Amino acid sequence: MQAALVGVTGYAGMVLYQLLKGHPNIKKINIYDHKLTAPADLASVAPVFKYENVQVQPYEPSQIMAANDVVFFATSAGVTAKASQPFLDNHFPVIDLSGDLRLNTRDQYEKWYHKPAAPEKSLQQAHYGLAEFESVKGQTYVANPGCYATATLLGLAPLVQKQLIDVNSIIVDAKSGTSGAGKKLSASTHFTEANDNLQIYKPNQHQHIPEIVQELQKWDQHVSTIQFMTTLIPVTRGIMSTIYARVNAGVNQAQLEQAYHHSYDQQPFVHFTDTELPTIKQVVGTNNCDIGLAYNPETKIVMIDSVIDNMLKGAAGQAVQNLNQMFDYPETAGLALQPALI
Ligand SMILES: NC(=O)C1=CN([C@@H]2O[C@H](COP(=O)(O)OP(=O)(O)OC[C@H]3O[C@@H](n4cnc5c(N)ncnc54)[C@H](OP(=O)(O)O)[C@@H]3O)[C@@H](O)[C@H]2O)C=CC1
Ligand SMILES: CC(=O)N[C@@H](CCC(=O)OP(=O)(O)O)C(=O)O
Repeated sequence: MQAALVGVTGYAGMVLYQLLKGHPNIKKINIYDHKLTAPADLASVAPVFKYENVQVQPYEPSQIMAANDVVFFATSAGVTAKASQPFLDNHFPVIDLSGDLRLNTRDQYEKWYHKPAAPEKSLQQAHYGLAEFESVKGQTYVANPGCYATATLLGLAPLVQKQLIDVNSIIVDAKSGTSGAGKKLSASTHFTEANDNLQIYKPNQHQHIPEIVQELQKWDQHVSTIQFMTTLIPVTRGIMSTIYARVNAGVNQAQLEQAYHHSYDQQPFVHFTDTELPTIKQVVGTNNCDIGLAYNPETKIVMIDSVIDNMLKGAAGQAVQNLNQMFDYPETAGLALQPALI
């Protein structure tokens, strides 16, 4: 197949381009850039790829659809809200890494993203692609989940689906490396602020809150909201979502562990590590989500530690996993990755 990529100049787009180059079912990657008016060398738009002899084309939806079998958008919030319609109208396969079509209603998007939403019709045509629980086989528009949402939902799924916790007691303390903020410099991601520091940001205002709640409600309609905090930590890649919830009466540690084994033992990318609590470093460089737990029988609180690489399982890796589901390729195609270890 031929795959189109929009957003190669961004962090997620760069990582995605590297994954697509190693994908056994992709014969050619065609790159499109919104700033070009004529073809240009990739090195001129993304100097990190200076050794690649590849041309980038100006962004033009009709040409993308004529020359490709699928398009990936690794673009800033607000881009596909405007750009998705011609692809949807033509039932052309799209994998969208942004949050623009993840939420079901325009109101929710505008409230949390502070931008104009995609048309209602487009939101209804998009399919949320949390790969382990929402197969996108046969879908044409995939809204790839957010990074924090992925780590948090995978951490919570067995507990919520099997009704092991009080769903209105959920508290999430999530931490991310600076690459999650994208390539644009800001006061908080500036080296002097980010290094040797921890910064809580977007308290009770993070745009992944409605995304997580929307998905949890599919599993248990009693979920009303969650308490969710995000902290910027001085690492480049990685997310740790630390989740706390009160277990339901009569639930014990063995039942909690069994629920995770049941959900994930057959999954190639999600590993339940029991009471061994995973670290960010063990997943960075892979499409894995490692999950461990610690249950306190005194307080009846379970703590879940869910870690991912925000650029891979949280973005480009899950996008490739969704491509594999969409086109019926092996789930792990192009994703045989190893952690850096040190
Ligand atoms: N970084 C992460 O860990 C994760 C990111 N995401 C989401 O993925 C998307 C990309 O993220 P990230 O790579 O970090 O962001 P970056 O800011 O690093 O990159 C954004 C990309 O979008 C392009 N772009 C901006 N405006 C337009 C436009 N009008 N038309 C077409 N392309 C445009 C930029 O091109 P140029 O610079 O040339 O203008 C750049 O290639 C975002 O929506 C983000 O929220 C999702 C999960 C995790
Ligand atoms: C560290 C950091 O700033 N991370 C970003 C990650 C979210 C993101 O990528 O946004 P969407 O997936 O919703 O588009 C943030 O917290 O906003």
